[in-house]
Amino acid sequence: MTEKDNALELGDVKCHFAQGKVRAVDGVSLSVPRGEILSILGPSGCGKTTLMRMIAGLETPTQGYIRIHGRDVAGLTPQQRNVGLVFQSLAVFPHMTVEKNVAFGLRMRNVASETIRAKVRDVLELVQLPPANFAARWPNELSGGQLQRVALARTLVTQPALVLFDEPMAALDRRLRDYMAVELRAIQKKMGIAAVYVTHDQQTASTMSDRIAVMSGGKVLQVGPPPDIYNAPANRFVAEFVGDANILTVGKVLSVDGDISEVEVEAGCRLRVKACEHLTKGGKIIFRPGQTQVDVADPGGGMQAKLVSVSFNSGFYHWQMELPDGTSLSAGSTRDYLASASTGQSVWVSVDPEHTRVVEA
Ligand SMILES: Nc1ncnc2c1ncn2[C@@H]1O[C@H](COP(=O)(O)OP(=O)(O)OP(=O)(O)O)[C@@H](O)[C@H]1O
Repeated sequence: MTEKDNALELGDVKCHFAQGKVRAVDGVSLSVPRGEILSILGPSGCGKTTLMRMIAGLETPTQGYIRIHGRDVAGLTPQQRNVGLVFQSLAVFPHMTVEKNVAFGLRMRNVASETIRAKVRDVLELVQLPPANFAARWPNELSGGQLQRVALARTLVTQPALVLFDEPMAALDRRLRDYMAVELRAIQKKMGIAAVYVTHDQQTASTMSDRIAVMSGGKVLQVGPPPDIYNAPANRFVAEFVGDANILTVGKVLSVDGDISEVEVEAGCRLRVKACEHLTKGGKIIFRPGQTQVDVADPGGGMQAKLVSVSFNSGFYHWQMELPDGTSLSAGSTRDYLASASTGQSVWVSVDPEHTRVVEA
C-alpha cells in the first residue's frame, strides 16, 4: 500500500504538557487506509482525546507529523484540514430544526440552497431519519439515538476527508450503543469515508472497527483487527483491557516438545501451553474464559480447582473457580458442563495449549 492510499498517517506524534512532565501522547505512529474505521481504545487519561485534538488541528504536536490524504497538515486550521468531528459534547443546536442543523455546514460554505436541500435529504435518508418525518422536528422532539444520527448527518453532509468520533455514544445506554455501533459502521462503509473512533469501551470498538489500536500511557501498545487483539494480545494490559482473561504465572518450564511445553505455574499446578520466546519464569500465561474447559472429573492434565460460583446470562453459563493458592479462573459455555457440581466442590479446569498465549512478565 502506498502513502496515497492512506487517509491518515501519524509519524512518531508526541504531545507533552507542563514542560514535558505530562506526556499525554508519547510517540504514536499509525496509518488509516481509505475507507477504514480504526478505533483508539484505552482507559481514561491514556491520551486518546489529545491524539484526536492533534489530528483535528485543535492541539499542536510537540513532535512528529500528521498527514491527511498524503498532505502534511502542520499549521493548517481545523477547517482547512476538512476533518469532520463528532464529539459527545458537540450537541446539535437546540434552536434549529433537524433540517437546519444538518444544513448548517453547507450554508457556512455558501452552497446553493437547492443543492443544500438535496444533500440534506440524502444524508437524512442515509442515517435513517426519513426527511418526511424528521426534517421539521426540533432536537427536543428526538431520542438520544436520533440526536446522535443528526450529529452524524451534520458531519457527513460536508463530505469530510476523514471523520473523527470522540466517545459520541458514551451517554447512550448499552443496548442503544451496541445498535448504533452496528449502524454507524454500516453508514461509514456506505459513504466510504475513513474514520477514527475514540472509546474506552472494548465492545463498541470491536463491533465498530476494522482495526483497533490499544493505547496506554500515551503509547499504542498493539494495533490489529478485533479478533487478533482478542485472541493474540501482545501483553497483559491488552489481554485484560479487551475482555476477561485467565492469567497464570510461569514458575518453571518442565519440558518442551516441539510447539508444546509443559510448565509448572506459580499457583502450583501443571499446564501444557504453546511454546514461545516469553516462556521463562515469570512469563504470563493468558487464556480466555470462552476457551477454558471445566469438568467434574479430571479429563487428564486438568488443574484441580474449587468451584466458587455459577451464573447464567444471555445463554451462557459462567463459572468462577479458585486454585489452591487463591488464584481465580473463569470459564463460560452455552452448555452446562458442571450441572452435577455444587459450589465449594472440586472441579477440573483445562485449556487446549493452542488457545494459550505466553507474554512477557
Ligand atoms: N492541556 C493540558 N495540560 C496538561 N495536561 C493535560 C492537558 N490535556 C490533557 N492533559 C493530560 O494528558 C493526559 C491524557 O489526557 P487525554 O484527555 O488525552 O486522555 P483520554 O484518554 O482522552 O482520557 P478520557 O477518556 O478521560 O477523556 C491526562 O493525564 C491529562 O490530564
